[in-house]
Amino acid sequence: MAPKRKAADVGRSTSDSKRSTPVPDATDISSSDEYSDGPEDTNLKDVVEKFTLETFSRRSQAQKTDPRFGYKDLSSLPLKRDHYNRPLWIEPVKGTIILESFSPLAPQAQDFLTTIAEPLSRPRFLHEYRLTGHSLYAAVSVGLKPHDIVAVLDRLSKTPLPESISTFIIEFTKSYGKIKMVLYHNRYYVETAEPEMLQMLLKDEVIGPQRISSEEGIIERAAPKMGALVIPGTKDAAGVRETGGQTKSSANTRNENQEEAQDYGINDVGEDSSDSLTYSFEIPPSGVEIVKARCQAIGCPALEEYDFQGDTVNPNLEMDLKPAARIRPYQEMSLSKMFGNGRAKSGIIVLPCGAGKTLVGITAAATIKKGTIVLCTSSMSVVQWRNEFLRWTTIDPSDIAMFTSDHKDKFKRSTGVIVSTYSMVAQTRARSYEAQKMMDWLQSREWGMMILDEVHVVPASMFRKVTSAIAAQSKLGLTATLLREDDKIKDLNFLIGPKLYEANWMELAALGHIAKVQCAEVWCPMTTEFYSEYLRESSRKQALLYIMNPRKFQACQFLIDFHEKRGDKIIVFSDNVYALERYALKLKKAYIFGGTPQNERLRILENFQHNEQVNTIFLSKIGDTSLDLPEATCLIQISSHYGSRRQEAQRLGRILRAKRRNDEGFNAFFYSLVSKDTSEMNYSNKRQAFLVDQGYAFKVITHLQGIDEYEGLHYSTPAERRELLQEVMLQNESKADVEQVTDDLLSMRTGRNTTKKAKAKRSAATLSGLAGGDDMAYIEYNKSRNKQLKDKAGQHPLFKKMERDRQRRKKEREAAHDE
Ligand SMILES: Nc1ncnc2c1ncn2[C@@H]1O[C@H](COP(=O)(O)OP(=O)(O)OP(=O)(O)O)[C@@H](O)[C@H]1O
Repeated sequence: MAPKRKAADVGRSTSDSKRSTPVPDATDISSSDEYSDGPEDTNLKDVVEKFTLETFSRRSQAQKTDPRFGYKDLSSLPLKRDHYNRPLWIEPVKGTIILESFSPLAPQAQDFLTTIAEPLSRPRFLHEYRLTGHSLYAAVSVGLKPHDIVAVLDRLSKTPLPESISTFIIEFTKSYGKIKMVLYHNRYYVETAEPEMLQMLLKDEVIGPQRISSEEGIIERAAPKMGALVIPGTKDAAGVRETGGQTKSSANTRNENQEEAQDYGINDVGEDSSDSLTYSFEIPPSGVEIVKARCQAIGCPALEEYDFQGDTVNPNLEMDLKPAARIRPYQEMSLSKMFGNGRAKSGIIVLPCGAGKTLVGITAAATIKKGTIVLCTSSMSVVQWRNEFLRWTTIDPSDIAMFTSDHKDKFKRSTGVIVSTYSMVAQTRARSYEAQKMMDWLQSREWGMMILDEVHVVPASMFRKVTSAIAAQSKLGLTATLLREDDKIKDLNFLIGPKLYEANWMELAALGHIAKVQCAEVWCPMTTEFYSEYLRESSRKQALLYIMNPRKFQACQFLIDFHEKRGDKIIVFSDNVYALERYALKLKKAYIFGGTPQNERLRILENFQHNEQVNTIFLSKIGDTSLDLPEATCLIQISSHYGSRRQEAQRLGRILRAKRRNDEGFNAFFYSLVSKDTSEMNYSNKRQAFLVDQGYAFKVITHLQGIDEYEGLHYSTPAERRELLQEVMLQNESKADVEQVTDDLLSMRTGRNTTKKAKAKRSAATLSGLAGGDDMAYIEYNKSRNKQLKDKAGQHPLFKKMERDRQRRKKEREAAHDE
């Protein structure tokens, strides 16, 4: 066994030996990253010159690449003698790292890689990561030192670490962490520990003028000391170590490989020590975004860190996790990234649907123990968040308040938790007197933390309003899919902070925290008559034809029957309301879409959960998010929002919570029905990309076993199919549009808004929208069809049963009254 050496030592000697070598340009690694945009003309030019695109191109040309295939000849990289023991391949040009996930060192290497690099794809045997400016920013902000990162990578790599990579890491991170944005007594300061950096900032043409000239001038403060930190809910309630961004977590009891990991120095990554003095100058709240944007553009992002343990100004909140609450290892891991050096860093935590993001947010609040504001996407989520706070923590109910159109409470004591929606806080239209009073109150206070739920759906402009309206010391974004088809995800990095942690879906499924899912794409051939029309029609009408393809309908009918007989509870998703209604009515199933009144929605969902006779429901895209139905074990998708990877992942998320997930041999099922040889197939590929990267394998089913013998299949005669075709051809093109809704499935906007007949409104889709990049601001349209369902499907067992129950209750009441 090799002698144990500290990685930190190795790192130091590596860097010393390289100090004399000229600094190569490192931007080839980060060319796709926003930090590499570089400055135009700035006093800080020298600091970042090496990150310009020009130098990147020069360097790229020097690499051996085959322009025809994008193939790179890396055969010149020599293998280390014991390469088979080392799990990493590191590609020198783009900074891509391939991890052999079957290596005994893989668990430790994986922890390390998630800290320093962005996971790109994690299927079963090989995981792919990439070093980017963001990822290194995140690594440095949890306290890792660049030389240690280089040393550990070198130890794990099968080939000597390419010089371009080590130089990139060291040079790129040099400027990181040097500038901090600090909120002190409700005033903003730009802070640094280096006088030279301070001079550069003051001389900068954008940052300099933002300084508020005051008597205070440049303020010198003693740098905050890092105190011992306890994350509640952990095994020993000790949380992360006192200081430092270690890659090991007490959560990961991977002792069997620990010794080997030690040999490779993975667990010895060094820690940051705090500087003794800091220098800062004040800027106005309006200058915060300008300064942050400038810092980012010049390659020195301003970190937001909150020294909550040293905050004596804001009152402490009496709140802890209940003694029985235990957070799971991956939840602890994600929080250790946030509190890595004893302070709270702003950033985003990415966990799959149903993996417990709410508890992560609550534990973060219970760690900081200061005033907390939680922002959610709907009023229903507001109520859920409040309930979860009460369920998991010891908070006094009077210390947690809600701010929605229905609730405008304040907490009674000096500090507390307030839960609201993005739209309540970001609203610019005239507010009611009460709402304005609440807003003034929210704005007059300094908050310890702002928790931003479902950050992927909220438009950047809304974040901007929210973050500028409320003064919060730290921000925590939560999401399952840090993914948008438009380019807006970059804004989140900038407005909230870097991605701090992203969980591995497959690992969580293997541990039983989320359900294992079998994914399949079912290819449904078009019938001859539908296909000949398809070839003749415009693209909108084509969409209607491939959704209403009778073979797809038959596949849906067959799968519903098959899974109902297996005892599954099935959700069928259709973005297209016309198809949703046609399928549901024909199959005599209940359905919910944007125009369904709230009481009907609840009744149908309740029946789905508790009524053995209601095993299938049809949902439009309003059910994509915020739907907690742990009974559901099978999903069938008949029409979807073009190429949206996010929607695919969100939908899959509906069955990840399956109650039965830990039953022996249990599997949930996710079917996507696509009409063969139509444009739907291209969209389908794009939609699956994110899930494939998470390790899900989509099986292609070209023929459903047993469907030919299935009795009672609809549209089995040419006459029936022709009739359906005629009906489809008579429809207006707009029937092919996807539904646009303003609320989610369990929106609290009952009665007034949802029961009144909303006017039909269909809007032309934008390109980014077609690709799934639309924001959460949907438009609800169409009159209530629930009533129609009730009329048309008078025979539906659900409604029959509901009617029977109603009659029975009425009789019971009358009988009681007579007595
Ligand atoms: N550490 C834990 N111990 C026990 N139960 C937990 C833990 N963490 C989460 N849960 C439970 O897991 C379920 C899912 O949690 P939660 O609703 O927070 O998921 P989510 O990640 O927000 O999902 P979605 O993205 O779908 O909203 C909840 O019932 C929650 O109580």
